[in-house]
Amino acid sequence: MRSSLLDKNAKGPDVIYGIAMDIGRIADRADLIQRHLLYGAVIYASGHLGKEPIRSQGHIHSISPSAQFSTPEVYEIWEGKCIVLMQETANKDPGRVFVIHASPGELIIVPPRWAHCTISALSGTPLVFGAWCIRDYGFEYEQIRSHHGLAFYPILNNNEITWRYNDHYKKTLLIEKTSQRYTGLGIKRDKPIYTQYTENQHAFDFVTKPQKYMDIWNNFIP
Ligand SMILES: O=P(O)(O)OC[C@H]1O[C@](O)(CO)[C@@H](O)[C@@H]1O
Repeated sequence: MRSSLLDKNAKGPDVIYGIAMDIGRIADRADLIQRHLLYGAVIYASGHLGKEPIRSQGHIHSISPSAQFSTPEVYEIWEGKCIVLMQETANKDPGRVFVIHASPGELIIVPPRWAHCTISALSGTPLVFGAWCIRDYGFEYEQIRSHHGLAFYPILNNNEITWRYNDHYKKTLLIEKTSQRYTGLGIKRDKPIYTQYTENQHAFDFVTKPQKYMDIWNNFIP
């Protein structure tokens, strides 16, 4: 964590986040395994990391052996306020950089190959979310750590987040927005993502077979 923080000596909670991986109905287990789909629940501590909010380190989803490609991830916010900072690459030129805000009931989709980190926007309230990802996931950290994090650092001030540019990257515009409804990926409105899977087991094929959706990933707007 420290190598991606603005202040490498920042103090914060001992446990920053916890993850219950591979949860779901027992009746769905065989299907989830055969389609390489994984559902997890994640909780982020309340508090802060020095001047920064509670957040993840930042990573890129590596090429999954089953998908033969980097894979996307679908978050559904349950409690707290979530911000995902995502950028097209972790190269010196990060490409487009977005900050996406979501509240309980809203979704955020991280497309394949993008570097991203998850931020809990409220210091007094834990962030809790569910997420679909591929079972044989893997994370790449090296490039992000070598740039001391992602292209911007979130700074917490009285529960307001401001953004500080990370000068290890080429200077880039930060695009800040609320999450979209992702109807282009067949996501239904106002229905929990696990229920969407139980009603249509193919609903998250775009997570496990991302190469079939390249027209969506190219020029994706989160
Ligand atoms: O390894 P990192 O970058 O700290 O990120 C871990 C986070 O990534 C996630 O998989 C979401 O991208 C969360 O489940 C977890 O909180």
